[in-house]
Amino acid sequence: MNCLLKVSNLKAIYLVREGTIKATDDVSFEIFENTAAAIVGESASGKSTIIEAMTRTLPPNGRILSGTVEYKGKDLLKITEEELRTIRWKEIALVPQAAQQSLNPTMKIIDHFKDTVQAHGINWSKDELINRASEKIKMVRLNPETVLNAYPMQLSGGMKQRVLIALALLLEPKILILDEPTSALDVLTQAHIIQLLKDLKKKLNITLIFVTHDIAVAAELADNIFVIYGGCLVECSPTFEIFKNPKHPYTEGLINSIMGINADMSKIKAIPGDPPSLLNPPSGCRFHPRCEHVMDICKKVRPPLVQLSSGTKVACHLYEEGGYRE
Ligand SMILES: Nc1ncnc2c1ncn2[C@@H]1O[C@H](COP(=O)(O)OP(=O)(O)OP(=O)(O)O)[C@@H](O)[C@H]1O
Repeated sequence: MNCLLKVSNLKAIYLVREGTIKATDDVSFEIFENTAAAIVGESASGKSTIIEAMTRTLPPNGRILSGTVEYKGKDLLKITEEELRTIRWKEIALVPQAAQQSLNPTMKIIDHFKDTVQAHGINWSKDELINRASEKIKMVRLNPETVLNAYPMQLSGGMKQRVLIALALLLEPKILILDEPTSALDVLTQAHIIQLLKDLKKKLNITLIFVTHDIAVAAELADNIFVIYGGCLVECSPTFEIFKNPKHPYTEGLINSIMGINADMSKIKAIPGDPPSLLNPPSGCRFHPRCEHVMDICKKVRPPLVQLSSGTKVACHLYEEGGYRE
């Protein structure tokens, strides 16, 4: 499989009055062509920060301290703003979290397409713009005749999410990044969006990276799952492997806390304790205060990400050489 995007040792913080929020700490992973990768973790674990750092869209108080994001032989963190502008949308498109609210209520949907094209200095005639926008709107299974002339308030949440996906596809990117594409939608609409993304990936040979707090959504759509805890990558594995044989105690906890419709309630187990403060994160392994397998070393030394024979990568002292689980 071809590695399309390689993130290495990414570290990002937010500057706040009280100090620094260590939101992404030394995160490394690879994204393979034509696959879907899910970045999964609890709320405030640093998932959005990873994709905002990767795409250089952090808010003004965000800072990238170190790391590289390699794409086609270039480090996206080092190229000029000008170079980055040519890659954004045309090669890598991002649908941010809660982007539905970013649709301008006073502009028709077609004008959002027009703005996107103008922002990238592309000179399409009016007819060409309408044709291309219609094609993308059809791809997300909406009717261009009604949707392109509608204002955002005339569309449901699920329709707006489809419009945003259509907009992101307008310049035919190779990588589509989506932050929580299904949150704030009812379960049926969620299922439709997941199916739509699966179909688009197949039809367009596009690579998907998406953020979700819901490991069940990741199970539906992702080929590979990256589990984030307290700003750190704790496990990365093919989806089937992670569900068959989760390695990190936090991943086990996430999977055990899924509530299926036919779930045996006695088997559902919440992870004890609260997510860590990223202002003053715990020493050593950030999960140690909540871990039922905690050892002395976990409190002092941060576990490195190691590759196991199954192909899974895990950052946990239980799996280091001589560790009893491996
Ligand atoms: N602009 C900001 N200024 C200060 N702190 C921030 C800022 N944005 C995010 N944070 C903090 O950084 C940490 C990681 O936030 P992030 O949004 O990346 O997490 P997340 O896993 O995507 O959460 P969610 O699923 O709730 O969106 C959190 O502690 C959050 O409060």
